[in-house]
Amino acid sequence: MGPNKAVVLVGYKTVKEALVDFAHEFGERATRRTAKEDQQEYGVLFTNGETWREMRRFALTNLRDFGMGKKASEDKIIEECGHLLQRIKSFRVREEISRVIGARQVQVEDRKNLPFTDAVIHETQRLGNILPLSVLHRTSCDIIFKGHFIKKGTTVYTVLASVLYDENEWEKPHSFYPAHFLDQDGKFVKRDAFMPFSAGRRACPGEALARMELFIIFVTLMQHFRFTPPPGVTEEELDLTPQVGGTRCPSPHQLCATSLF
Ligand code: HEM
Repeated sequence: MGPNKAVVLVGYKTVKEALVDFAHEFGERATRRTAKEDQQEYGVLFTNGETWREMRRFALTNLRDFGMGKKASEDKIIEECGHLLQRIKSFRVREEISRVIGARQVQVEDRKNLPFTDAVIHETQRLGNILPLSVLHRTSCDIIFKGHFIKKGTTVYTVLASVLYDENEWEKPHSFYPAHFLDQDGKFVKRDAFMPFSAGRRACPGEALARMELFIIFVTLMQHFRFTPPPGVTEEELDLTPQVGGTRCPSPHQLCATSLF
């Protein structure tokens, strides 16, 4: 990339091997700063060494409360539910939600009884692929990986898009197919190649909070609204081509949210 050498890791097996089996070697964040400047920088995302270790420990300790469904944070998230819109084939989701929880306020514990809804959320995140290149890593020492010598300090791209769409891992990698996360009895199944939060040493510490928000906000919206294209537009005509930069998100578009109550 420009004047610097970079290594690009592609596919579930390779990305996982690097991030999990060689967690230390591939575990530094690529920055444009020197090691000394790194130490003076704050935060978690773009630091390394002792500063990063300390900030990450602090972040995880504080975020743990969110992920475990602590009442205060759950209630705050519930309060903010009115803002997000999603377009999916929603009939089966609404049927499951109304059968299992009806009109009462959804709780985190309801997730295990809503396998189809959970599968739809996972599939949306898989296909949505919002951080296709993750955040850049850097090797912390010289290493030999899969027979290749990689020098200390080399920038490493872990291409999460290639994991989330890996043709060896997913039955229909490029389609919206919630059955990726369901067994034959309709029970939810975890998939190893579901890696939108990355893995290993630098994996996203906000995962539990993000997953709780997605679940509560999505279920609440599905309970209260039916989403359709605006009048005169068919579903096929809605342009949902994502805008791609460092992140990948839907282009602005209009939807109708019709209140169900
Ligand atoms: C759907 C939502 C989210 C997705 C898909 C996501 C994904 C990611 C990914 C792919 C990384 C890079 C991991 C790596 O370098 O290997 C990351 C890092 C990070 N994320 Fe998230 N994230 C999400 C939400 C959040 C939230 C809600 C928070 C905080 C509350 C958060 C905090 C962070 C931090 C601090 C890092 C840097 C960790 C480090 O360098 O040690 N993220 N995230």
